Amino acid sequence: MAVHYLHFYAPRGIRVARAEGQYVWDTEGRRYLDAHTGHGVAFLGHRHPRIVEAIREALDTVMVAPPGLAGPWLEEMLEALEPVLPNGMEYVTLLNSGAEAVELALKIARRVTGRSEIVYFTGSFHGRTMGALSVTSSSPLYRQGYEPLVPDTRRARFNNVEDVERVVTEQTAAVIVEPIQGEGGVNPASPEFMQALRRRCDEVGCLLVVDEVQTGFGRTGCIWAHEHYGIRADIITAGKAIGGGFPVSMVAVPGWIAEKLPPGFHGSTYGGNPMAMKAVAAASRVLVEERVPDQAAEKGALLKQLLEDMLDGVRVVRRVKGMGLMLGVELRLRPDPVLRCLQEEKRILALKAGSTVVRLLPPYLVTREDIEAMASGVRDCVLRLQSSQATQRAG
Ligand SMILES: Cc1ncc(COP(=O)(O)O)c(C=O)c1O
Repeated sequence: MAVHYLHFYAPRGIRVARAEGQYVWDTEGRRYLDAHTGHGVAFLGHRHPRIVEAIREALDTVMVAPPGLAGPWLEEMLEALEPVLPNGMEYVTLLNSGAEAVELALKIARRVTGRSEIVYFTGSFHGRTMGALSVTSSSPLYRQGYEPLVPDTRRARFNNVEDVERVVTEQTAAVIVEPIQGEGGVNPASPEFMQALRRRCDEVGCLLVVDEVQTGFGRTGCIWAHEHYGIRADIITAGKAIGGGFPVSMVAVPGWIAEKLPPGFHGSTYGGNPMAMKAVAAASRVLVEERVPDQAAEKGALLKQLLEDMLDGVRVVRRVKGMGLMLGVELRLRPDPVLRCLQEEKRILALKAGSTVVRLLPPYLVTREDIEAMASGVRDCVLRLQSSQATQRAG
């Protein structure tokens, strides 16, 4: 009997042999500049030596230990996280994926407020498990065939302050928001919107869950993207980059919430395993010591500027958007031919967001040369798409 892999993502047509820093090599020996980073996971670069060493230390000593039997790796991680977490976020717990972190955040909100309703936004993406999917709306395809989902969720329009006032009420347990919507199309929240959310949550006594799974850990130029808006979160969900490539996610809460969550309230077999804790500790130290957010801010600003300059006046381009090293080029067409051209002709891996955006999620260690290659690669591939459209029309 032949066994097949059940693919949920269309294969990209290359087979990866190895990866290091900002590069990936395929089995034919071709090198690619990686602006995909496994949906943003390898933000600290592939196989960062300090993270590899930390995971190796765990492998050499203990691979399996539940959090109830924690060892020194727990204190090591907590200490490394201290300069990384926003003031007041004194408690963290680890899970294994972004969606699991979102599930826990929603459970905490219901438990702590005694209310059940969760408000989410158009264009949102919070994961594929049933709870996370119930607050996800970036594509109707994600939900198709799975309804009924978790009840008592209400959708409001992203970046619409009036909706915040109308939809968030005394019935609301939590509002969940991405400071920059990733899968939905690299859509930054406006400052007025984020501030209105904070204000309204305080007025009605509900929790503001900020989903930083894609935006967090320095990618947008601040450690946490909501810091750009000068607001406080009640619950932060994080994932992707926080383990430097190791699969792990995190939920952070302040003390007043933590004290309402007794042992047994939640659990996860793999959550908080020694390898994950060692990886998060090492990644946190790299983040701080290598000034990763500052580097993301500087390099992201350069990449954005080059993209804007090179795409200025190009008819099929609507705009360049995003912050730091989370950027999107919004087209008037589907971006798939641009992604194919980038991969096959320019040897650059990028990904799609929404239905019209070419998304670039490069690691913080890209060089000026890499940045120029990304900008000119996108320009060439977009121009190629534009001229093929013109030819088709003429034909
Ligand atoms: C903002 C956000 N939340 C949650 C998730 C889900 O994370 P995971 O795929 O690790 O479950 C993602 C994944 O892209 C995300 O971008």
